[in-house]
Amino acid sequence: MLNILVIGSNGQLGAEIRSLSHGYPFQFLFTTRKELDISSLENINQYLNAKKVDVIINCAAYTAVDRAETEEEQANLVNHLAVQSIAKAAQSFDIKLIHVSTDYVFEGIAYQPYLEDALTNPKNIYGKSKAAGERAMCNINPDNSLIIRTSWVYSSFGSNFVKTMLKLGRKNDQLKVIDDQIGSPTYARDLAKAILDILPNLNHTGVEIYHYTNEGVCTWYDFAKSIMEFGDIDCNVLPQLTENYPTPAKRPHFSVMSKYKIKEKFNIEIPYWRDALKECILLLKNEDSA
Ligand SMILES: NC(=O)C1=CN([C@@H]2O[C@H](COP(=O)(O)OP(=O)(O)OC[C@H]3O[C@@H](n4cnc5c(N)ncnc54)[C@H](OP(=O)(O)O)[C@@H]3O)[C@@H](O)[C@H]2O)C=CC1
Ligand SMILES: Cc1cn([C@H]2C[C@H](O)[C@@H](COP(=O)(O)OP(=O)(O)O[C@H]3O[C@@H](C)C(=O)[C@@H](O)[C@H]3O)O2)c(=O)[nH]c1=O
Repeated sequence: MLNILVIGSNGQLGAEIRSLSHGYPFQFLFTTRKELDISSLENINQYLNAKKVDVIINCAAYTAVDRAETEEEQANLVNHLAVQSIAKAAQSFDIKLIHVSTDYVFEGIAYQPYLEDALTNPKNIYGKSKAAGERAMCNINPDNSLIIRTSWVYSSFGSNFVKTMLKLGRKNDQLKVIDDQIGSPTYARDLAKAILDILPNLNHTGVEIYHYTNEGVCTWYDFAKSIMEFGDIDCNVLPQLTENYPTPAKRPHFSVMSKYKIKEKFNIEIPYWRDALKECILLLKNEDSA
């Protein structure tokens, strides 16, 4: 039976993997920052010396996009240097590594979905730190390893845009939301399932990059409108230009990513973003009324 170590298991993706784990014939080890702080190679090596691990799924990251603009060192430590350490450890212990990255590695000036080998050129510190993590992992190149880029992730666990909009929508009559940044939302549960479904089938040398988001595209404004619709919230969402909604970090205007590679290689079907969103909000409503 495969022994799978899920690092960062208190985050959105990590928590979804944990909640799906019972349906899979694998042995799981889940660590939070308390059990395994990835900011030191020594911690990682010590942990891997003590446990038998076949696959690492790295769900840990520094994800505070605006805060990263003033905490560059911290973002770089977790999203770049720690990934380098995990990749080195994966190579020396002969472990498959599944690492997760982001659409924010792209500049966002494309006019068609980004392919996996498209040039990266991040606009903000978070994106730069994630791109540096990707490069470090590719340089070390542990066998049977994946980088899965995803985008606009939400879940019933943790904090995210969906929960923020539900909260703000219940408190305000109207909200201004950016309508000139285009991307694809991703329900962390769908991504978690895809990762668990494909991991027994990894059989290649070095690192491969794949993209996974829910199907379809939208703006943050469209996303917010759908959140109000499925949340039964009477809040007027007003479209807003990026230039009229200043934030510390710049974000790409277009970060839609092509998913044909992962669909064809692993023969998976990906849910449409509105169907996935409806499912997550239904779960949140049931939790509220429980
Ligand atoms: N959220 C999003 O919209 C998107 C996320 N991604 C990527 O997907 C992956 C999963 O993201 P998501 O689940 O949303 O992230 P979350 O922010 O929900 O969770 C990240 C987890 O990483 C943990 N962590 C941070 N630093 C360390 C450390 N030094 N050692 C151990 N654990 C640490 C955090 O622990 P603690 O709670 O203690 O801080 C937290 O539990 C990440 O790689 C992210 O970059 C990609 C695209 C979109
Ligand atoms: C709260 C709010 C945000 N916005 C805008 C700001 C921003 O452009 C967009 C999303 O804002 P957020 O700060 O919630 O999301 P952000 O932190 O940019 O989300 C990103 O997180 C990282 C981790 C990723 O990897 C990305 O894929 C992406 O999901 O919505 C509004 O227009 N109105 C609002 O009321």
